[in-house]
Amino acid sequence: MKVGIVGAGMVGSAAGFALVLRGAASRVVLVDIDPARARAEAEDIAHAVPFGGAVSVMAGGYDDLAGCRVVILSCGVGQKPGETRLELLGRNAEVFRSVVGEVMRVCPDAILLVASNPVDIMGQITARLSGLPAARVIGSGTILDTARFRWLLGRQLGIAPRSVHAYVLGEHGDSEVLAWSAARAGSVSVESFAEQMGAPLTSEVRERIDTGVRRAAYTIIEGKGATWYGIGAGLARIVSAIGADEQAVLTVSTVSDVEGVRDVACSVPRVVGAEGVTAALVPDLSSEERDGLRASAELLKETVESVPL
Ligand SMILES: NC(=O)C1=CN([C@@H]2O[C@H](COP(=O)(O)OP(=O)(O)OC[C@H]3O[C@@H](n4cnc5c(N)ncnc54)[C@H](O)[C@@H]3O)[C@@H](O)[C@H]2O)C=CC1
Ligand SMILES: CC(=O)C(=O)O
Repeated sequence: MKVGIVGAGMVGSAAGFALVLRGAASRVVLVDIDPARARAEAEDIAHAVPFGGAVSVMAGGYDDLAGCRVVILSCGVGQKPGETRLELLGRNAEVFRSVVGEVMRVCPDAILLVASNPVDIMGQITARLSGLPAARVIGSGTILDTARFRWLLGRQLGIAPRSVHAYVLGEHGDSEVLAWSAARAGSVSVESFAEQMGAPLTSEVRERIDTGVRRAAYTIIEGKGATWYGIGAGLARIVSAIGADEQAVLTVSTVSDVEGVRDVACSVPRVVGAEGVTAALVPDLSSEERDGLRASAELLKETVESVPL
């Protein structure tokens, strides 16, 4: 499967690297407004090929994206220390106004996988600019926040994060909702498992995990300027689900109705396969979590409506 990446910065190149290690693509093409950067990243990533899958990696222009099944959009700017994701909107919307048309010109049949922040709104803008059906414009949404939640829960409970089934819903951003009431360790609720292990999930523990998930980007950006490994792996996971037509359940963002809010892009667990996103599953939530999800969806809806095309 041929995969394009527009924006060969930290996130785009980490995604390319993860695609190579997973063997999730047969060809990867990196495009950037700075072609020297794209060439350098492509060459560096290509040097991992002997240790990964049989993937051809190259830099190119938009015309080289022809035939891509998936195009990752990771172009634009990232947060500076202390900046919120929503504050990037004006600058990244401007970038997408020029990029999406170029991508659609050469690969109108591709699935567009949006990573640039604020990712939910950028996804909805991409859907509008491309005219593609909602199923084929996927924002990485809370796939990263969900990974952070599973990792922190796994560490707290002493089990592998892969055996933790827990989701972060709503905005990939400050209003996101950790769905504690639906979180499972194997087949058992995390509360029950923690009690069985003699280390109950006290309000202090929950608070620490909530902060660890919600503030992760801020603390990492404070320390090293940006985040890229987690999202790179998450993007490659979504591409794998598309390439293998997995029907995998992943927290990604597409335009749909969520908690009574019409046509809003935000994350709930969704089914991802070769056709993109084909269904959504809203977990059983407490009334507080449900209210939080609705508030998050309303915030995104209000924000996206303020963006001129
Ligand atoms: N969805 C998620 O979970 C995450 C999203 N992000 C977001 O991903 C985006 C990229 O972050 P980084 O890679 O760290 O930034 P970066 O600055 O390292 O890379 C951005 C790249 O986009 C390129 N670019 C800018 N304008 C362009 C245009 N018009 N056409 C083509 N390329 C263009 C730049 O030359 C640069 O190479 C940011 O918006 C960031 O906030 C970052 C981490 C996680
Ligand atoms: C930067 C960002 O969105 C994250 O690491 O969550």
